[in-house]
Amino acid sequence: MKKHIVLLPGDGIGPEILDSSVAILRAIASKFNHHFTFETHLIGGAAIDEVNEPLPKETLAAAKEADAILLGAVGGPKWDQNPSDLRPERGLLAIRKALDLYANLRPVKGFEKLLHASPLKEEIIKGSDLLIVRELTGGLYFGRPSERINNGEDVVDTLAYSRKEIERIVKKGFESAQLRRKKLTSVDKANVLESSKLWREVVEEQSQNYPDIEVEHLLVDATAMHLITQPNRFDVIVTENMFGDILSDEASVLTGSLGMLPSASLAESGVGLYEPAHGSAPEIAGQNIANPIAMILSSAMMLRYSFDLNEEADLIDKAVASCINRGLHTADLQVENGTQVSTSEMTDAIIDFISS
Ligand SMILES: NC(=O)C1=CN([C@@H]2O[C@H](COP(=O)(O)OP(=O)(O)OC[C@H]3O[C@@H](n4cnc5c(N)ncnc54)[C@H](O)[C@@H]3O)[C@@H](O)[C@H]2O)C=CC1
Ligand SMILES: CC(C)CC(=O)C(=O)O
Ligand SMILES: [Mg+2]
Repeated sequence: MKKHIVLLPGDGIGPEILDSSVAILRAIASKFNHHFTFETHLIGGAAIDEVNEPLPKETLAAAKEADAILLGAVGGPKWDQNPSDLRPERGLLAIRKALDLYANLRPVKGFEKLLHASPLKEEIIKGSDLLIVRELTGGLYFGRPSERINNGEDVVDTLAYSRKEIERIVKKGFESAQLRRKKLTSVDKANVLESSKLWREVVEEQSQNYPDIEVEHLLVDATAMHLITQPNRFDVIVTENMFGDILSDEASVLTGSLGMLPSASLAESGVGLYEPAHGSAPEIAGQNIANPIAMILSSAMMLRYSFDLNEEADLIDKAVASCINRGLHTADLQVENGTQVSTSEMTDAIIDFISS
């Protein structure tokens, strides 16, 4: 199979972990006789430094032509004082919007070997396996106005959703639950927010079409508590953009590290973008110590969702599991009797499994 993949390394640890993913994909291509081509483009702070915009037109044009996109991460203190249209994060939001990547799927599944790497008790997190379906192109991060007002003394951000935007992500939530354990938790703040009231209405309406799915509504504050006290009550969580952003970082604690959480950002039709759930971790960039697994598992999601290469994706998942079960771990994880390895050593170990 021939596929063309656009690479957007971005900032901080983005380039290092993306290099790992490309090495893994080259091993997969060689084993299964696929032809993957890669084309690298600028995004985020790297793009600001080079061409003074966080999402250059050339990047967007190449992304639109690609069969899939892999993105590292953007941002860092270097650009923290920039005006808001020259922030690296703007590039990420802009590409999500431009490609209509409305559905961000963030699976959260721990490994037995890493049960003690989490600060949470083993009996709480054992067996947890959930999927966060996060709306990605609406809500607070995109609402207008979003600005300082009254000579900079006051401020406004806007949380806006159309019924259509809510309907399509809720549908994705139901469809995802059908493929899993058939339980959907819709998370909102319907005791306060108008947007959440409409959200709840839409979930109730659509539940009529999915009689096999058990539906529950939870408020986001209580969800934050349940996630780390009773994670096994969750199968699929569907929620709006900011709630999903926050809850997914929290859920990463179940796996031991934010560096373990992959994601797929999908459109209704058109190219998909695959990125770790974490950010650019600038304080560990360039040291060959970042955990590449979130990025590597994101590339497995790419093979599965964009190319329908399930056997190949399964092999990456298996290779990662094998390395973790052997006790290999990067510095972000503490593993009893484990072996701490660098980013590149972890990558090489995963490749060895794939190639064997
Ligand atoms: N998708 C993206 O590109 C995102 C970008 N950001 C940006 O990243 C920058 C840093 O933000 P933070 O709040 O520090 O979030 P972060 O996710 O970069 O880091 C949070 C913590 O997790 C650790 N961490 C994250 N990924 C890791 C990995 N693969 N291996 C080992 N440790 C890892 C970091 O070292 C840090 O201690 C900011 O500029 C922020 O805006 C934040 C979140 C998402
Ligand atoms: C620019 C941010 C919204 C990125 C982020 O934190 C995320 O997508 O998880
Ligand atoms: Mg986030």
